[in-house]
Amino acid sequence: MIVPPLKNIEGLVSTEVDNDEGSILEGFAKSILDASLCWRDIGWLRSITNLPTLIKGVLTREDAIKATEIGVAGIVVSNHGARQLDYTPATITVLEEVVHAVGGKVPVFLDGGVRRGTDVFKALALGAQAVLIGRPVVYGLAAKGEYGVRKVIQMLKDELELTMALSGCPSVKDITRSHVRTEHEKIHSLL
Ligand SMILES: Cc1cc2nc3c(=O)[nH]c(=O)nc-3n(C[C@H](O)[C@H](O)[C@H](O)COP(=O)(O)O)c2cc1C
Repeated sequence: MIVPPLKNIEGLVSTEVDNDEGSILEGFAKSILDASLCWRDIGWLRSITNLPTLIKGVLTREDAIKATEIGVAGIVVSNHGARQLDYTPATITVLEEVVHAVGGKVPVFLDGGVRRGTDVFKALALGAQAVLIGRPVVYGLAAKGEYGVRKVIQMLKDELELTMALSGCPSVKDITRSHVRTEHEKIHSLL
């Protein structure tokens, strides 16, 4: 079997196949992921802390409803950076479905693919309370340390403010659903 080289784990985990039970990488994944985790465990987690419990990785209406019923303090619409499963939907495309399902009971956040201030604007317009950022700050850190991280955050802030100004929104509260049009709406308008 030819295993494609995986640059992001090069030197850390071998992808070589050493026996009939699969690759070393598969064994590593099994060792760090607990397949027995289930919705009940969120109740246990809530019972051992007074901190608010957010659930991350929600991509569907059904999971959003379940999470709200279980009593989480907030939901993060996330596909974990789409680094594991290529065909997960882009988070921005399912955000509104989750926001509608939650119906304002708890705040909804979004991460995944936020690269520009316009991305932040779109997420807020579609109902996110805030966005979370992964790789851009890591890239900033790798390039220029603390300064690089500050620069990335400042760039996103400046771009968001410019987008707000160009859209006639003096404050974040003024960003509404009518400020954006989704691909679905664009296609619909052509029919
Ligand atoms: C190197 C790396 C490791 C990550 N590890 C985890 C993880 O262990 N658990 C998790 O829920 N998400 C993990 N993520 C996903 C991030 O928490 C976050 O959801 C994602 O990076 C956001 O997307 P963005 O990088 O496009 O901003 C990881 C992301 C990166 C880049």
